[in-house]
Amino acid sequence: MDHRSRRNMMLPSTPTAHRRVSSTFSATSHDDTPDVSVPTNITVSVRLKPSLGPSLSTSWPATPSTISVPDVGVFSFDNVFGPAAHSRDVYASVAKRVVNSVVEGYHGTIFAYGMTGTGKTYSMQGVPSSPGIIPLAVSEIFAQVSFATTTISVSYLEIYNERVKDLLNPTVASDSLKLQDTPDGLVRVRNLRCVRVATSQELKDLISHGDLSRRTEGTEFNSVSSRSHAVLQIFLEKSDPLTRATATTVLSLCDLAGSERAAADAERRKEGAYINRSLLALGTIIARLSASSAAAGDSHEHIPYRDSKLTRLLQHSLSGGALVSVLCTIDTHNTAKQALAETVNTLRFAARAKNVAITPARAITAAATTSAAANAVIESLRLDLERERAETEVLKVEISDFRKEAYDNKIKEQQKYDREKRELEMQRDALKDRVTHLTRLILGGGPAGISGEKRADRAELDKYKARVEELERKLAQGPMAEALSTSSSSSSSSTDLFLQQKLKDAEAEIRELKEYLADKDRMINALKRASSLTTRRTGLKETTIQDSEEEHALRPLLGSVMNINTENAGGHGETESLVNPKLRRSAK
Ligand SMILES: Nc1ncnc2c1ncn2[C@@H]1O[C@H](COP(=O)(O)OP(=O)(O)OP(=O)(O)O)[C@@H](O)[C@H]1O
Repeated sequence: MDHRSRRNMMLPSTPTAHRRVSSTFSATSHDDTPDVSVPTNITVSVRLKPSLGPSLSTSWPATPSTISVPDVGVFSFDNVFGPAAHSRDVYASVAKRVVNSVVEGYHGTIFAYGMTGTGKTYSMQGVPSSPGIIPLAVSEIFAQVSFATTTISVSYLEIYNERVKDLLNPTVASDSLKLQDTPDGLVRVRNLRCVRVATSQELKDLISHGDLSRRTEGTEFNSVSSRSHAVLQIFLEKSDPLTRATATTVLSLCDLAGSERAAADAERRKEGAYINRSLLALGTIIARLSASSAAAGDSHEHIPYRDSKLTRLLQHSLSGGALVSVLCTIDTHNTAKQALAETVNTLRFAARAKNVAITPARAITAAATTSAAANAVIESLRLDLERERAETEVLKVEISDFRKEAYDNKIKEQQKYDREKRELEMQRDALKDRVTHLTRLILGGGPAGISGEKRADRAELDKYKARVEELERKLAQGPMAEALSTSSSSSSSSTDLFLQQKLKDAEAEIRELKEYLADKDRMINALKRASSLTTRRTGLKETTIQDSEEEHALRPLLGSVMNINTENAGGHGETESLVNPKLRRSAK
């Protein structure tokens, strides 16, 4: 059973002939997402207070959308809740759509209007066993918003005797709390404390804390009558993850002070005067807006929002900036003449409010622009991606060309190196042949008449030595050195492995040549020493060799070598042992 059928069962069902008061009433959609393209009436609901004790009943017949007042007429509303209606059902019909719209990006305002003691605070706040619109809205908001993109903050004020009091910061001077327009078209209170909250419980605790500062007094109809208008505002600041733009929507929940005609107490009379003044201003504005809507909208008509702080604060909502839902509470059990008149006044106010047509604009256009912005960002990212893909292709080709060029260069270097190596090997072989030849000459010629040849041989040996050194230098600085550096930087490629192998071969070759040169040095030194020994042993006159010291050393060389070889018939004399084994092999 839905809440409407349940309400129906609880309402008196005495059908009578009625005069429809709200003739321009149009059914309001209960979809959660409002259609902003067409004007929508303010949602108006009436809640009948149950009898809390033995009392007379006015027996005003009611249906889920009408209430009939004898001799007055039938009032038609979006919802009429019978005395047994549950607060959750009231919330579902009165508040849920507005709350959802605030989450969706609209401003929303819900206010309770009615005579004192008729159940405004009960409907807005409820009791622990039956929470009212405010706690249910808080839970709904926290269940729906995405905390990745939304922050929630709250302010809570009351307007008492036309002065604003900050219920979350009660000590702040009322004079400093001024109403002012904001660039986004809202009216906000300067210096009002606005507290950021992270959980629904945190927000509910703040409200409870603020309620302690609310002005209540005992009145004829309510022992704890709220003598002020209480306005709780919940701000949802949404940030767009793509554009990082922020926009704020606000849900205003107003528990208005109770209207009453007269009070015996002077203080109550003064309060009542202020309350009535602001409610009168609200009623006047509603009447003007209603008439304006009936006349298809006269935007030039002056609407006196500034006549009271309440209407000034609600200006943005009442002028079409928010989805508005009004809950009017009545007590049909209060049969006092004055109370009945007040109840009819409440119904008339509600009927006028029902006629007000508004076209709330989405406060957060970001939701709409977000998709456009998102599309633009996506398109730009797509183009970037395409550009980068094209650049990557170019780079791939360049890298491939570079690799090919590097490979070609390596091959060329390798070929050059191979050529030089071959040349070097040929020179080395020639040098070996030449050294072998010289050695043979030195070992096989007689002492006389060969000094000139030996000098030439020695000079030739020196020349070869210089040439080999030069080749060594070239090998160390040339292609091999380059090959060394390139191979170490990319040792993984097969080309590099090949070059490394070649490099190793070249290094081995150089080592061999160095050893060979060292042998040459050792051999020459040995020959020098042998020559000096022979000179001492044969007693040859030094005058026969008068040229250079070199000549002096070479002249006895042959004799000494011959002597040594003669003495060591096995051919293992000092000179022989100092000759490079390779050389020895080639000499054989
Ligand atoms: N629907 C209801 N069901 C049960 N009790 C109710 C209902 N409506 C009101 N009451 C009770 O009636 C009393 C007065 O209600 P409430 O304080 O909400 O009136 P009010 O309209 O806010 O009055 P005021 O304008 O003087 O502050 C409270 O004790 C409240 O619990």
